Amino acid sequence: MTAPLAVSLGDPAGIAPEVIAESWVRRREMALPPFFVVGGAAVLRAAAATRGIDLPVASISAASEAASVFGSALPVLGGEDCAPAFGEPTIEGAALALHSLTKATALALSGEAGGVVTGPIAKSKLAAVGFTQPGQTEFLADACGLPHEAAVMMLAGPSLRTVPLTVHEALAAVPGLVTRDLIESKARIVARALARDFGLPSARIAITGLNPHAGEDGRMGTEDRDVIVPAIAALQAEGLAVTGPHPADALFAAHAREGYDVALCMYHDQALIPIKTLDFDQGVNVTLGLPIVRTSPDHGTAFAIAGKGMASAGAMIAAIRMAGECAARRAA
Ligand SMILES: NC(=O)c1ccc[n+]([C@@H]2O[C@H](COP(=O)([O-])OP(=O)(O)OC[C@H]3O[C@@H](n4cnc5c(N)ncnc54)[C@H](O)[C@@H]3O)[C@@H](O)[C@H]2O)c1
Ligand SMILES: N[C@H](C(=O)O)[C@H](O)COP(=O)(O)O
Repeated sequence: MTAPLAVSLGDPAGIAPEVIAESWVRRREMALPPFFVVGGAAVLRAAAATRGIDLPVASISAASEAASVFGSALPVLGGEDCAPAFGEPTIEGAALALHSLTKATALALSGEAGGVVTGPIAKSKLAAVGFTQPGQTEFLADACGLPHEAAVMMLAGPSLRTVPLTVHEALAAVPGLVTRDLIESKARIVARALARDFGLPSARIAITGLNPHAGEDGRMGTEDRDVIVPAIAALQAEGLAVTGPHPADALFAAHAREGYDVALCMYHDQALIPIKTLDFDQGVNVTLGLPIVRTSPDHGTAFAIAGKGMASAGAMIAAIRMAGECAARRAA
């Protein structure tokens, strides 16, 4: 039996607390593994109330206490909290979010938690309280003592899996960042992680081109021919099931998706638009290549709908379930 999952609260002014609360309410129906939240008991209760849920919360002082109370109450570790203010992010709330993320990650690293499921944060708001990374993926890389490139973002849903090669980068910077080294190292991490965490020992990786029509033999850009093609040849020579470069526009059609297990895309929106279009309510952001399991719902803080009973808990439920499955595979 794996240790309970640590869930970080996310920005308390966003939708994370309400979708966490609803995930706990639906724990049996959705067969979710035991989890606990770090901090924010009052916020969670208030968020649940906005959805008509009278949430029982059990205060715990160690992760090991979570499983025994999980059946009857949502376990919350630690007394850190803030005044509920849905839709109105505050410095106090950002500090709570950062504490929750930091502690949940530490518990996963120590093995007291089976993995970490992160609630969404607004990076710009957390920057004001000392969050220096571009995103939570890079925060986790730092916490694990790894270079940022070693923590690989994958978005996974029922319809497809995608990995952005470059992530939170300005579009103008992307062509210069698409290198053979980066493609080869990320593809290797993806192949290893899909085997270890997803039970896919020979994952088929489709690599996109950067330019329209994957460059059309150099007539519409040269990166596809000069950088991506040699990287693919090198990976194939190592025995990886890699194909491409595929023109990205047609790669996400239903018939094309049958031909691969994961698409390695050149930039953020090339990877995230298809999955958020097809699987928004069940999309999971999972970090590959870490010594710990980390997942997150694919959506953000959605401040505009927080506390209005409109947010779907589907992606949070999928993130908790996927973290449990990955942790169980690692423990087997
Ligand atoms: N994992 C994360 O921490 C994460 C992920 C994405 C975005 N963000 C952050 O969130 C903030 C807002 O980003 P954004 O507006 O681009 O994305 P968003 O996902 O917060 O919102 C996009 C749209 O989807 C809707 N939406 C989001 N989640 C929903 C849900 N569960 N149910 C129903 N509707 C939902 C929103 O109302 C909005 O219309 C930004 O600061 C961004 O950095 C964080
Ligand atoms: N790029 C992600 C998305 O749009 O869903 C997101 O910003 C989350 O990234 P982190 O998990 O690194 O915070």
